[in-house]
Amino acid sequence: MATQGKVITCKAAVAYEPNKPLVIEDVEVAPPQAGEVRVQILFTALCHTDAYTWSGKDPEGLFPCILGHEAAGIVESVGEGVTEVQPGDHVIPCYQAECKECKFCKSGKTNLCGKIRGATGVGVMMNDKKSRFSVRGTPIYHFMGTSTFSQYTVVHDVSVAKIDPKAPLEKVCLLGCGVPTGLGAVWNTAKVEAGSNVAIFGLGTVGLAVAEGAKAAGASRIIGIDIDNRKFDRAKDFGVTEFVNPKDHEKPIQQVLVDMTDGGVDYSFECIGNVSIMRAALECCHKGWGTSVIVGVAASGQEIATRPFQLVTGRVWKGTAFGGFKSRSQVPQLVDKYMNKEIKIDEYITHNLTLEEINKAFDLLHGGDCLRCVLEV
Ligand SMILES: NC(=O)c1ccc[n+]([C@@H]2O[C@H](COP(=O)([O-])OP(=O)(O)OC[C@H]3O[C@@H](n4cnc5c(N)ncnc54)[C@H](O)[C@@H]3O)[C@@H](O)[C@H]2O)c1
Ligand SMILES: N[C@@H](CCC(=O)N[C@@H](CSCO)C(=O)NCC(=O)O)C(=O)O
Ligand SMILES: [Zn+2]
Ligand SMILES: [Zn+2]
Repeated sequence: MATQGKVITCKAAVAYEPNKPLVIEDVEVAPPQAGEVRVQILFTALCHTDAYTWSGKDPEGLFPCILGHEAAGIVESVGEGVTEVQPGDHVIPCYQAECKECKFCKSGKTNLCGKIRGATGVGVMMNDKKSRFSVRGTPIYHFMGTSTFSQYTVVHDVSVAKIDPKAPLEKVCLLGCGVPTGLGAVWNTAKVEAGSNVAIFGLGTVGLAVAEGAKAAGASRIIGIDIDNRKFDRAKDFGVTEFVNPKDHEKPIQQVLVDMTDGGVDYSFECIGNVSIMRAALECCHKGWGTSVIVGVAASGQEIATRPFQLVTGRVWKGTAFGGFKSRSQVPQLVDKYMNKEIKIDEYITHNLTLEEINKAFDLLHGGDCLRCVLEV
């Protein structure tokens, strides 16, 4: 390919400072080094975690950076030693890597991978601890090892999932984060059984994907909790059977749910990122076995609390990253499930814009009407 081994100058949205509009810049993207892959990003969606880091509340947030972690594209070139993908392959960049060799990957107990996490947490590539992005000579940090708000990005080879080339990239980009997170929270982390009662706090993309996963698992009651009544109609299509707005009740929401379910739900999921709701989600679980899964990302400095008695009496508190899916092995399987119409994606896409319109897309994300906005890059 004509660009192989050369610096590519392309458009990218740069976050220079927290909460300041992103700037579309001509960014220089260096060629991939050993163990790296340069990807042409064709479509990227926005996730609330991008907004969270942009807000300045992420302790790992570094500026200037290129955000974005829910995308799909085509491999442009690969660095030395890369064997599992080649130019032309269709891929989804994965913020959660899978090296298959580190002690996390080998444990069989987690989808977290330790190989490159140290580098991605500080916005650089592992090989030389430097960034592959620059603007007029100034380095721009990577984000989550993906940085998909760019026409080209460089990722570690352990962070790309090769997918079916027939899959529509403008849809399957969503399999980079929110949808797998919700489905996997149910299937892999909680392991919800048929007949269970489930409570979902927060009916955004992640909460709706939890509902979809719970319905597929055969849950009998799926109770959606949100402070925005507009969320309910849509939530029914994803499997939510009952809706509760905490604003309609004087009692604490955990008590409302305990009363509704003869002592508490079997499983609850916090899909907001609010530590008081995380407490409520735990405390609405049934004594003896109720399990609560934290999915939402809370701001720097926030801590969770409950009476230890809640755990002594059998409730279980868990968390999930990327729904417990092993990225490189399982994202291609999720793509196949979508192609076989076993999971939804289209229904989560409420808006389509272009990379140039990214600031408008962030406004939409905060507006309450938007689930996922897909940008054509
Ligand atoms: N753990 C992971 O791997 C992972 C992956 C993706 C996203 N996330 C996190 O999951 C969370 C949800 O993401 P999303 O994209 O669905 O967000 P979202 O903003 O679309 O959805 C949140 C929902 O919560 C509702 N809400 C807000 N405050 C509430 C309250 N006090 N009580 C009840 N409902 C309330 C909102 O009305 C909204 O419908 C975010 O914190 C995001 O960062 C985590
Ligand atoms: N940097 C943040 C942590 C943010 C966080 O928890 N990220 C989730 C994914 S959110 C995707 O939208 C995650 O998977 N974390 C595991 C990991 O990052 O390895 C902070 O420090 O608060
Ligand atoms: Zn995300
Ligand atoms: Zn690993």
